[in-house]
Amino acid sequence: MNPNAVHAKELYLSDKHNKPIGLSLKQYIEDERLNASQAYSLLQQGQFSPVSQHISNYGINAKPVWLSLTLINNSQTEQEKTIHIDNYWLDEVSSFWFADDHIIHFEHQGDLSLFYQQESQQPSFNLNYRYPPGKTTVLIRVQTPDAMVIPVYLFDQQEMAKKNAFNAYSYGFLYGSITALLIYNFILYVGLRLKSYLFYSLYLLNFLLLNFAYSGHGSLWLWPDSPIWQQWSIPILMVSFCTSGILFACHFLRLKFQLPTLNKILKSLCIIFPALMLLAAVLQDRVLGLIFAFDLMLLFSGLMIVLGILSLNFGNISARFFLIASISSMIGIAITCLAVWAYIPFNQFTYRAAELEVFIDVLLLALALTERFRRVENEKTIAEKMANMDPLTRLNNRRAFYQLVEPQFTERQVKKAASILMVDIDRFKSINDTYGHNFGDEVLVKVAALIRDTLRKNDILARWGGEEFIIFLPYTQEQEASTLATRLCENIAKLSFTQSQQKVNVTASIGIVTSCSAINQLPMLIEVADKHLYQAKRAGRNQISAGTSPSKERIDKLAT
Ligand SMILES: Nc1nc2c(ncn2[C@@H]2O[C@H](COP(=O)(O)OP(=O)(O)OP(=O)(O)O)[C@@H](O)[C@H]2O)c(=O)[nH]1
Repeated sequence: MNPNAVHAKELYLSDKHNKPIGLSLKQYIEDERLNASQAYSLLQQGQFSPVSQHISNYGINAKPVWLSLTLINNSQTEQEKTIHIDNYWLDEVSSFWFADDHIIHFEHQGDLSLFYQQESQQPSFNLNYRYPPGKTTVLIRVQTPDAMVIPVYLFDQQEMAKKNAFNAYSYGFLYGSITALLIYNFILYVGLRLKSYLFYSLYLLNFLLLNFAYSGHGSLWLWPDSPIWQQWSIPILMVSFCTSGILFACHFLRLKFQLPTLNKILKSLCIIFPALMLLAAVLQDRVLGLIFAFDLMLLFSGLMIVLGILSLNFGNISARFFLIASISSMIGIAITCLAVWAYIPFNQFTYRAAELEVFIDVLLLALALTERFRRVENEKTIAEKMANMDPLTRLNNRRAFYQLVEPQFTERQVKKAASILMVDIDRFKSINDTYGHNFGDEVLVKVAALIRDTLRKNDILARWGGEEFIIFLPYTQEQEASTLATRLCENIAKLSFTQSQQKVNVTASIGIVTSCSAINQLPMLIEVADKHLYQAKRAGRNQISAGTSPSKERIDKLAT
């Protein structure tokens, strides 16, 4: 059986054709420019060969190709159908309808024909025609140096409307969400001045523009009067998309610190490839430009995965999301390529997988940025906490004490009376000298914990320095403060330590002061509490000393 009989069969307009109709096409690769009549006689002479794929693919910089299609209208009336070519970047699409060996209609569309899209308001090639009863042969000439993939569908009005609605909704969703993300991240950059957000915004902008260019929406809405830019926009935007992606990766993964040599190489790539693209543009060699762009795109997809793995190995937690995001876009690009090359079924989902996966990649990168932001904030909070904390006892330090107490030390507070206790472990030097510094540390930690556990929720405790602690007791009269101090003295004395099988006990002395109209400033209170502590020490230690707001003379006396 002739294999050609399987392929290139005539199509009946009355049938439904949901899939690409490649197997019903015949093709002829043009060596010298042919006109429609010459191509038609070659078809009649059997010079056209059947297409063996659902979607024919001729690669980059292919010769122009003629496709033929025979359509049968076996009804008595005209039937309207649309030959839909689902590729938006073809330079020229010229179509000729033949009946009874005569041209009955023709159309020219493509990047080079200005305004063709404005008529249909669709960025695709839609060849509408009302087919008379009988047989019609359609010849389509396609020319482009870009990837010449030609997915051909035969739709009726309803199917075409369904396809257009799907495209309108899905592109609307894609462009809407990417634009929102772009604006949000750019605002974050303006507010935070973090370069990762700037490069991420640029990456999003380039993704958006590149998608506009190859989906045809750019020439429909943004640059309708610039066919030359439409032709160059795809390779140029591919390069700027990859370049901004590389710059984002360098900043986001902090390669400057982790992999400085690789960082330099990547930054050189961001100069070399745009320069090569400029050279191709100056030479007006679009094929060269496309080769540079596709090479960089391939390099970029692989590179992002390698960078993610390397950075993860260096312990960069943020690289997790980055790696998943890169793998996602790599899978998408692979699915689209396989679909376009007809290794897997070609449909809306496989053809637009790259778009979908790059969209997921973009969302994951946004997540990575927020996760990094949260981590930096946490680190900052921890650093701030550490700056206010005594590392040995984990109590507030002197700085934190002032920060916490000063705002509370208001007039009202003073009037209602607040007390301050200065606690100092007795003869701590000799404890250190006898049992060692480590044992001294253990004593400090245990005494600190005991004091903390004895206090109320709103009391403020801090390590004042060495073996000295300070306690701020809001709304506490001298009587209550003294009771607390006595209890503390007793409990500290009850603490028992063991060192070299020897039982060791420690005691503490406490100076107490309560605010009043004469002593109403925090430094004054601290000073008087200190004097009382001195008094307790002089009186024999392991005791408290309090005074009803000693006068200046008494303070001076205490000090002597
Ligand atoms: N183990 C340990 N010792 C400390 C620390 N900070 C200060 N010291 C020691 O605490 C001791 C304080 O000694 P002094 O100021 O002479 O006071 P004291 O021996 O307690 O005598 P009195 O206060 O008069 O009862 C010094 O020997 C310091 O080296 C610390 O964080 N850990």
